[in-house]
Amino acid sequence: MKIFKSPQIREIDKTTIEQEPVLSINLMERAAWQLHKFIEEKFSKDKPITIFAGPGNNGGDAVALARLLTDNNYNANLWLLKIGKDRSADCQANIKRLEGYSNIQTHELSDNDKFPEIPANHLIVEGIFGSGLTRPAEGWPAEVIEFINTLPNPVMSIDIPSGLFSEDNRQNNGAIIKADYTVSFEFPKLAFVLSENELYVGEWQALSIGLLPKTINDTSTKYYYTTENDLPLLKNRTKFAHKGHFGHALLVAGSFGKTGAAVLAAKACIRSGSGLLSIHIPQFSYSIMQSCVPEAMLVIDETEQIYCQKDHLEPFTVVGAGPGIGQKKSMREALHTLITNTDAPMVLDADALNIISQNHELMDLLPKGSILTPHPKEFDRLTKKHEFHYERIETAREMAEKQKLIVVLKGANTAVIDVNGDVHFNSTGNPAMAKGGSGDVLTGIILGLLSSGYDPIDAARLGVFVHGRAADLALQKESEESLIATDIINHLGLAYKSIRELQ
Ligand SMILES: NC(=O)C1=CN([C@@H]2O[C@H](COP(=O)(O)OP(=O)(O)OC[C@H]3O[C@@H](n4cnc5c(N)ncnc54)[C@H](O)[C@@H]3O)[C@@H](O)[C@H]2O)[C@@H](O)CC1
Ligand SMILES: Nc1ncnc2c1ncn2[C@@H]1O[C@H](COP(=O)(O)OP(=O)(O)O)[C@@H](O)[C@H]1O
Ligand SMILES: [K+]
Repeated sequence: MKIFKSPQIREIDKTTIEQEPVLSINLMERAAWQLHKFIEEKFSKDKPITIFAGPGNNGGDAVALARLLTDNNYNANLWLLKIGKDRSADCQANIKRLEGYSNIQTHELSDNDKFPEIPANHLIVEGIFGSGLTRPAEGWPAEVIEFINTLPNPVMSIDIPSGLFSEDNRQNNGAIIKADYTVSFEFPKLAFVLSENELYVGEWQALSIGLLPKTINDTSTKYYYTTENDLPLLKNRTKFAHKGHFGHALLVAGSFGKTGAAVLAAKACIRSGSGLLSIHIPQFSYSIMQSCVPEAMLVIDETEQIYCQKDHLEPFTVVGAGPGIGQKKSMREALHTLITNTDAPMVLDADALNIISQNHELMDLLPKGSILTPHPKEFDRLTKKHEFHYERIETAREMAEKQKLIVVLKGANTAVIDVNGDVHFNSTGNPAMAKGGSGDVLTGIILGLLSSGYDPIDAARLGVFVHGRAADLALQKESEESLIATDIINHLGLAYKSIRELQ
């Protein structure tokens, strides 16, 4: 699914209006209809609803919604906010359509008025500002926003929380609605998938209002939201397939005290399609690895506790390195040699990334198409400190394009950034994954997919999706507290199956 910037959405609206053709007020009616359906699915008819409508088309959606709700026997209270001189034509037309609706309680609210008392059992729906926000919300509109934010009521925002810009909020010091639900149209906004906006956006959905598919296709973007409909196809094995068809992965992972990272990454790798897996381990962990991952072969280092011996890379088709390797000096040198001698795309995580951040020349030596999987702190170590995820994504895009690397910026809505700068935000996963070990599992999954023949970008996008899907499936049995990285591995089979069933 594409994520567009506001001016692009306005263009797509305009083209739909001209070419479908559909009157703009009817497009607004479709939007209001979707909002109404969302409310109907979530709240029963005895839920009273207080609606705030601003001056633009966001307000128009709100007014139209009040009418549809009333038609469907909801009890709607509508507050028309007096902001600026005029209301948009479609907003005015919808206010006019309320004539004769004696059962909608409609009130005007302006600067000098006292704020209304809103009983705690009401749902508040706010359509104060939408994507037409031109500057941070200040003055009286900001007071209305702050007033709503002080109330205990659940709040649903139309299209976007009022006061929030659709993309870049770095300079936004105005008031912003803290919504519980945000119901947007056709596409999510970039702001929804950025961690700094979590407090405002709440649970969001993007519902279709029938914008023209051809126009959507023809409009290019750098941002995508990956749902199960947008995934690369899973490969099927042929009848006479043998293990040699699915690559031989080398995994460099683990050190004294961090063998678990190697076990997790290795298990995830062999559960993600790799034909053969060899794990390069320090001597002490020989029996641990042999018993925990009997399917894998072991390359045993001459050193007791860490990785520091050069690998003979001939047999390996892909190389993954980093989980739990530590950062000792001799280890750094071994990693340097590994990177210098590897031609195929690598998967690099955790300590491998920390070592690269201290030895920046390694960056230029990485094979093109390699996949880096930093969490935000690791990424900031590699680059610079970022206050906003918006900015971090931009830096990651520059890095991916310049170095021809794939950057997997982990977190909720992990961003997978392609060598051309395209950003694919992931839609699966949950906060129960915020625990040590989850990242090691992801490294293994991506390595396994890469080994079995997927292009690096497909391996990364699919890997991130399946990792989150497996955790979502595991959470059906576990709780946010109890879910552990091993549960993610144990649900990989079901996760792959659930994707294959839809393809
Ligand atoms: N495809 C879509 O996404 C559709 C969008 N529609 C709705 O249309 C909205 C966009 O409508 P508009 O372009 O009219 O914009 P808005 O409704 O967001 O508001 C624009 C109005 O607010 C004023 N304003 C902006 N920032 C302000 C500030 N900080 N302080 C005071 N006043 C401010 C502007 O001067 C203008 O009068 C969307 O958010 C959505 O709700 C739907 O009606 C139909 C289809
Ligand atoms: N709140 C969250 N929602 C969705 N996914 C999450 C969340 N927190 C963490 N994750 C996922 O869990 C993994 C954690 O990786 P990482 O931070 O490297 O942890 P570790 O190295 O301890 O395993 C990442 O894939 C990340 O996307
Ligand atoms: K809004």
